[in-house]
Amino acid sequence: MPQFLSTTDPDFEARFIALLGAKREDSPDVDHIVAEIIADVRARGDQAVIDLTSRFDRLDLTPDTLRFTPAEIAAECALVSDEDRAALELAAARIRAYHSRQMPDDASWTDDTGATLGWRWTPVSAAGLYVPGGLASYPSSVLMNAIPAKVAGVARLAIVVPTPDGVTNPLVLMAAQIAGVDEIYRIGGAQAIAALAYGTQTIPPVDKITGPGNAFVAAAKRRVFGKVGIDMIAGPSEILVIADRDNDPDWIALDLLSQAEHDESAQSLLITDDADFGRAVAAAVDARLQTLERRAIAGASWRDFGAIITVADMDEAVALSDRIAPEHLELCTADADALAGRITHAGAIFIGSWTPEAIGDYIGGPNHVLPTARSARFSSGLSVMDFIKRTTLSRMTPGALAAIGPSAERLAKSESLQAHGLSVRARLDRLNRGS
Ligand SMILES: NC(=O)c1ccc[n+]([C@@H]2O[C@H](COP(=O)([O-])OP(=O)(O)OC[C@H]3O[C@@H](n4cnc5c(N)ncnc54)[C@H](O)[C@@H]3O)[C@@H](O)[C@H]2O)c1
Ligand SMILES: N[C@H](CO)Cc1c[nH]c[nH+]1
Ligand SMILES: [Zn+2]
Repeated sequence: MPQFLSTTDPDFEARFIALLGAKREDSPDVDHIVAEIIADVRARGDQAVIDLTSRFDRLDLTPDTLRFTPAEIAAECALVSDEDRAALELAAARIRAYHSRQMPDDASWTDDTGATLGWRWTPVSAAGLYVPGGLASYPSSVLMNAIPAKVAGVARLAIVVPTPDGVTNPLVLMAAQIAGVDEIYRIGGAQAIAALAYGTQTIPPVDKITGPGNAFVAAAKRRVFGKVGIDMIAGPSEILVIADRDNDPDWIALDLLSQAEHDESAQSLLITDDADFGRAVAAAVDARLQTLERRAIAGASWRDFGAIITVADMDEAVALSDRIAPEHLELCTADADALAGRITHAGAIFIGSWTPEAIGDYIGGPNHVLPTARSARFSSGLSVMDFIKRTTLSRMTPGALAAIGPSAERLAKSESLQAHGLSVRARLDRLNRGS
């Protein structure tokens, strides 16, 4: 059973705060292990990666077999059914179309002093994408990470994916092909992150690393940040559904379970203005849990972190939603469009009862790599912006320098930075001499 809360409960505020702060991640002390792995890869390169892959993934590699060959990729892709391939291609086309619209424009203008100012955007040269191995090896996440990079214009895109016992997920390789990935390495964990960040004899370093992974991967991304850019440290999935009574409880139950089945630490919340509807959804979740393949995971998530909150009206729902700042927010209410306009903090909003969150995970178009753990208050999901950077441009004329240079000189003096001031003064003096 999930928790049942009502804003009329005398202890509501305390229980709501406890719900927001529920510790949903096991954080074993992995940092010292990861520090040693990174140091080993920096010192020994390929051989460290090979030794660690043998130890953790039970796979014996050589420098020549770290990377999938084109023939190996083709053989794996041949195992993918036409139907799966078509679904991946449709998803890729929609994700590409959506992200193409995110590319920002360069800008340039001349102000009233005659100074020309502006900026331009350029892609990172090389990016690395971590794809988790095993059960959590999602082809959809390959598309969601790789396509924005390619739309941004990243010239070299490498994937690392562990293949425990040599087992590969053909759909991951197919997704990588469709997305235009350039290199695929059969390595994982902290050693793969270190190889991407620092490079080895056979793996050239990248500039930016994105993608989810387990605690070792997350700790390694934190440690290499600064040497390379990283996207974010993704936490367990979350969904908040705001629904009124005019919904099918079974639909809402399945939407809640769709994120609960990701992880025992996932969090699924329902806010409704009708307590009876909330109870009907809880019953529907229980019924669905009987037959769900991942019922052990989904059941644990729903029991430990799920909640149904009854509010007096949708004004209260909006206020609570913004305090939760959910990764995914589904709005299944009479005027869902108007409600969406009132939400300030959410990673992704799904508007209306015909928009299950699962559409966004696969095929809608927007990215499914989204801020978790309330970080939607200050951050956004993965986009082309993660793979480009902005360079500012300035061009002075003699007139512009004469107009604004003296103030720069004055500010330099106030900071006791003499050469700064003199570099402006030398030019102003030339102007004053008229030669
Ligand atoms: N948020 C998302 O969108 C999303 C999507 C997919 C997966 N995930 C997450 O990715 C993770 C996948 O985890 P996984 O473990 O299956 O795959 P993984 O690829 O993240 O990790 C596997 C690697 O971990 C390393 N490792 C394992 N045990 C180790 C140890 N004792 N010491 C040092 N290194 C060790 C090994 O190198 C191994 O190759 C899960 O936490 C899942 O929640 C998140
Ligand atoms: N919902 C996950 C992110 O929170 C992404 C995902 C991948 N596959 C299915 N879902
Ligand atoms: Zn999902």
